[in-house]
This record gives sequence, structure tokens and C-alpha cells, in this order.
Amino acid sequence: MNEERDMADARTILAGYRASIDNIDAALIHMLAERFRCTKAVGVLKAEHGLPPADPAREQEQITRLRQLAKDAHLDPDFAEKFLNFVVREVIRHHEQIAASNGASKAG
Ligand SMILES: O=C(O)C(=O)C[C@]1(C(=O)O)C=C[C@@H](O)C=C1
Repeated sequence: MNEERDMADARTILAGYRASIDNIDAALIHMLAERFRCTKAVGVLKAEHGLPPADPAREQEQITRLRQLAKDAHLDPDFAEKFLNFVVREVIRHHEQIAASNGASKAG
């Protein structure tokens, strides 16, 4: 029946899209892992030199840049900003933990 074939075709197309989504999600995880590997090193550097975990001026530059990139890529700039903020808040939390343990190791 035509309806059954349409449904089978739709399922095949959906599976194709899902395969791409799975590849993209894997790439995002790998890119985030690399970003956090890098920011961990930044956290150590900052802690060793007594630099503050957060740098609001740098964040403002990143937001401006990413909002423009998002616009050019037809991605919602508000979403891009929220995503960056979400990631950066987690980075700052890591920086604070590193600074606390750095202080503890200096004291001990
Ligand atoms: O560039 C820095 O100073 C960082 O610590 C990295 C980073 C980021 O994740 O991009 C995190 C915290 C700062 O507020 C700004 C940027």
C-alpha cells in the first residue's frame, strides 16, 4: 500500500537524519572535551599567577564575536550567547576549584 511505503520511506529518511545528528553530537562532545582540556590549563595558569577566575571583558568580546558568527550562520544569537554563558560558568567553577586547591597545596 502507498501509505505503508510512504511510512517506510519516512523512516528511512529519519534514520539518515538521525545518523547525521549522532555524528554532530559526537563532534560537539569532542570539541567540548578539547575546550575544557584547554581551559583547565588556563585555570592552572591563572591560579599559579593569582589571576581572577573570571574575566568579564574577555567574555563580552566572546559574546559579541559569537553573536555575529551565529547571525551569519542563521543560528539564533540569543541561543549562542546562552550556550557560551552556560559553558563559561562551568569553566569559572573549575577555575575556582583549581584556585582553591592551589591555595591549599601552597598552605600545606
Ligand atoms: O580566557 C580566559 O581568561 C578564561 O578563563 C577562559 C574563559 C572561557 O571559557 O572562554 C572562561 C572564563 C573567563 O571569564 C573568560 C573566558
